[in-house]
Amino acid sequence: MLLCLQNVCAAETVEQLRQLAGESDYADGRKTAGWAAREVKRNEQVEAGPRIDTIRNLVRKALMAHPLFVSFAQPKSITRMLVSRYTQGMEYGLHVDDALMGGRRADLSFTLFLSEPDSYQGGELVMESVDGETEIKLAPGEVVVYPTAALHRVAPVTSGERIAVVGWVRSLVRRPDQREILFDLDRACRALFERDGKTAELDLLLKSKANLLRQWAED
Ligand SMILES: O=C(O)CCC(=O)C(=O)O
Ligand SMILES: [Fe+2]
Repeated sequence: MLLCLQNVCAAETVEQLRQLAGESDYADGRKTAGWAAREVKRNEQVEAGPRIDTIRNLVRKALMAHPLFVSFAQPKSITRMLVSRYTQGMEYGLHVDDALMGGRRADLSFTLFLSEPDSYQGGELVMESVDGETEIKLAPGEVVVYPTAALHRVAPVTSGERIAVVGWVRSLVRRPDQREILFDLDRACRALFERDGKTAELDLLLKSKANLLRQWAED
């Protein structure tokens, strides 16, 4: 299951992120890819330094303050974040992300789009599944969160420039099916609260959700 999130960053934050990314120095993205992904990775990434530290802090803060992200991902930590740039002719062919990053399990991957979608051609994030391909290209400040277990690629950019922040989340809940149950219950509880207020039935559902999280969370 993948989730697209709107309004993760306020317009001023998007502007600040774009400015920081624009002023940064970039290096060949192959440095951070595993041995197989390196074969198909053609992009550039921001080098270590104060700018990327600021970018990471801004994005971490925005994501952790987004109720839908927290409910969907049950994040324990954001294990890695990179800023990547694709200019004309660049792409990231089909690959799977590393299961462990810095010794921490990666459960979910995300992309925060920073470039206006019509300012570049191509550059869709393409998810592969048994049902076929899903193409994702979002507006600046929007985020897609998807299972790190999935094969995916970034389609070739044929003109313009695509800048994005990509990152990985270690979840408190390892199993995607369990995360999905918690996410569904959370959304149902919130909708019931909106409709009927804090009823006895809502309390029972909230109790079950909390007890399932207690069973499944690895803190
Ligand atoms: O830029 C994206 O949307 C995803 C990039 C990616 O797959 C990666 O960096 O591993
Ligand atoms: Fe990837």
